[in-house]
Amino acid sequence: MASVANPPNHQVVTSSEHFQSLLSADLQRISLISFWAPWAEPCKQMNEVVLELARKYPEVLVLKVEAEEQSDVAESFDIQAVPSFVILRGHTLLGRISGADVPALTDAIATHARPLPSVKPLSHTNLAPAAALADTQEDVNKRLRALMNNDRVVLFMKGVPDAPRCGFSRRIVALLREQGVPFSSFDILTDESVRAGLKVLNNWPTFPQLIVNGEFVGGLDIVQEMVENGELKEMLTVA
Ligand SMILES: N[C@@H](CCC(=O)N[C@@H](CS)C(=O)NCC(=O)O)C(=O)O
Ligand code: FES
Repeated sequence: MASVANPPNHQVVTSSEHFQSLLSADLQRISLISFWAPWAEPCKQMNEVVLELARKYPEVLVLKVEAEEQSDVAESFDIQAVPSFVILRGHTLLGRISGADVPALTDAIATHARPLPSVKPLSHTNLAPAAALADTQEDVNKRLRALMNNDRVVLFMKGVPDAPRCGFSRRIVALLREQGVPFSSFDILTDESVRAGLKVLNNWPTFPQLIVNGEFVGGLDIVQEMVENGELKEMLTVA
């Protein structure tokens, strides 16, 4: 049978070090990680689809991970079943697709592989866009403040409490639950303007972000410390 060579952006991961070095080579690059197993029938079809996507989007790094052989990599993404797909920009999770869902996978790749819009030079005669932009920022901040005041304790995290999409978010959820703190949450991976806006508004570059009574409290390390020295309990009983 004639075989067509795999495109260079389509690679098989051989160890977790290999995986990390491929991802770290370009932190702006979009990658599609395909978790599969040789015994799973649906993976055969999806392997073909993945190969097609690699050909169609040469700028996307397509990494095939045999889930049981590379269990460290699979576990770090909490892969429970094959086929499963993860889309990243650098190390940042953009999306997950479980199962042999061809439309969901092709749509997700089409969305994320879209080239970033080029920045248009501002014409000096045209002041309207700048004003419109300022308005938008104001609107975003209004919306962010509303979200932060949605409940007494609000956690901005990656994923949802029952399915966190990052270890830091997973740990803060566990802490709050251990402490018996009721909270609402917002998945920042679903809304890029919230993700970017909160970093600016709260002057804090990462997630999770914990908000109490509308005020930014801290990320995981700070909250962990406040649990240990009793400040979190105090804050929640006083307020
Ligand atoms: N030491 C931090 C850990 C959190 C962290 O490093 N988060 C990173 C990786 S999940 C982050 O949110 N990066 C920015 C982003 O993904 O937008 C804390 O105490 O919360
Ligand atoms: S998503 Fe990579 S460390 Fe959180």
